[in-house]
Amino acid sequence: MIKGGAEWLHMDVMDGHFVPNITMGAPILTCVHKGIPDIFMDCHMMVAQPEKWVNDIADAGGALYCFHIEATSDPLSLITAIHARNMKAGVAISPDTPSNAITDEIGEKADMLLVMTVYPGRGGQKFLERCVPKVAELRSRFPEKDIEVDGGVGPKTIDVCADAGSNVIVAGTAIFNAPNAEEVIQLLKDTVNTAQAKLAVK
Ligand SMILES: O=C(CO)[C@H](O)[C@H](O)COP(=O)(O)O
Repeated sequence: MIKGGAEWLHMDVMDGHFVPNITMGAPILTCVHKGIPDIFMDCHMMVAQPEKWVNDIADAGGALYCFHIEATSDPLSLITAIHARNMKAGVAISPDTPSNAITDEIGEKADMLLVMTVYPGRGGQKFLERCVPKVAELRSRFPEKDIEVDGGVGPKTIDVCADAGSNVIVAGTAIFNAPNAEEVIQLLKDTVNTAQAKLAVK
């Protein structure tokens, strides 16, 4: 994942809700944190009850706790709980969730907004371009927030994401399958940085 020039590590945390039979949680994060203590762990909580795991993820070294708005009835209290554990709070929307599910109050209180460009669960899916207008809509309401895109993002799809205003990019397949991963990472970073510079002068 790329945010400006800094390196983040996007960790998918799952309880079997979004993808049956796949679980991955705090014990794995703890191991990663031990191995690379300085990495910023952005934890994407693809779980049914995001309220349940805030303490576990904070104890495991999570730096950002991103929950799905579809999975909670009280996003504002959840953001308060995440901040109380000194983590940044992210709010994710799945492809079928409109961007106005993130109200002005929620968006202002969150640190990052995540627009999923695939259905949550698996890497290697096709990028859903119909989700991109949601990035632009959120960017117009929240000019200062981090806006992340996740799913099918790579050299062929980065332009529309960056032009819409996304500044945090999750890329799995595009990097892991590339003959030269560093080149792809650099291209993604350069595209985002160029688009952000253009948006800043508008
Ligand atoms: O959260 C995810 C799916 O839920 C993955 O992080 C995401 O899809 C990245 O993988 P790829 O770049 O291969 O699409």
